[in-house]
Amino acid sequence: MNSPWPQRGLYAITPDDTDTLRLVARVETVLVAGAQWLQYRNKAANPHLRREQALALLPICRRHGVPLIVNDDWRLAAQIGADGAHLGEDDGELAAARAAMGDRALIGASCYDRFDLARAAAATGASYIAFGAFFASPTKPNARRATPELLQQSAILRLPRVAIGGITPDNARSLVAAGADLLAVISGVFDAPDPAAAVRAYLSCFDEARSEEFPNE
Ligand SMILES: Cc1ncc(COP(=O)(O)OP(=O)(O)O)c(N)n1
Ligand SMILES: Cc1ncsc1CCOP(=O)(O)O
Ligand SMILES: [Mg+2]
Repeated sequence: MNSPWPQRGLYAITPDDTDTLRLVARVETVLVAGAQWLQYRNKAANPHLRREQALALLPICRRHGVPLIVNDDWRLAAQIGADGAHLGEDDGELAAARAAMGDRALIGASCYDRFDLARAAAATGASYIAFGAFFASPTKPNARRATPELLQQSAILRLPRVAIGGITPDNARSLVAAGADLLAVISGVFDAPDPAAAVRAYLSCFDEARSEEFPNE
């Protein structure tokens, strides 16, 4: 199905900030700067705060035309009318999420370092497949590690490929060159001294990759 959302760019993921007003302000900065997708992820929040924060982020995402994807909890995503959910191996069945959220929902699947998981997710109706961590992640230091070849290999699945884990503006180009459509980033954006400048730096990696592909444009 054709998606109304951009299929390439920066997929910003929120940090564990328990101050809702501050989180909203930080996200606003990042969306104004041009991030294309937002995932609400907060491992430090209880269910009540998660609902409050996801609800607070929804109107900002709407205003910027950015999809809001809720991490881990497709039921919360469905309850608040978010645009999608991101599911890892411990986050329930993708098929159940798809059945409950409908065809238009953006439902992403963590595939870590495994092509077989990506193939299964594609067959079950995932909207995108996510691989990583590609580099040492300050947010999730023990995350499994993947290699860029997996991005190349999974082109055959014809779904947007998301790369995550320790991605900086300096190391992102290798992932875009290997086929990453979206760069999923937490600390490189939200812990940067100037988050708006960091967003622009990530986006420039796509421009450069495109001008290498099409040098005369
Ligand atoms: C875009 C994206 N990719 C991978 C993940 C990781 O999901 P998961 O393995 O469930 O780990 P947690 O994020 O829940 O710690 C993600 N959230 N987003
Ligand atoms: C959720 C997740 N899954 C693999 S690495 C990671 C964290 C990504 O955060 P950062 O961009 O700070 O490395
Ligand atoms: Mg998860």
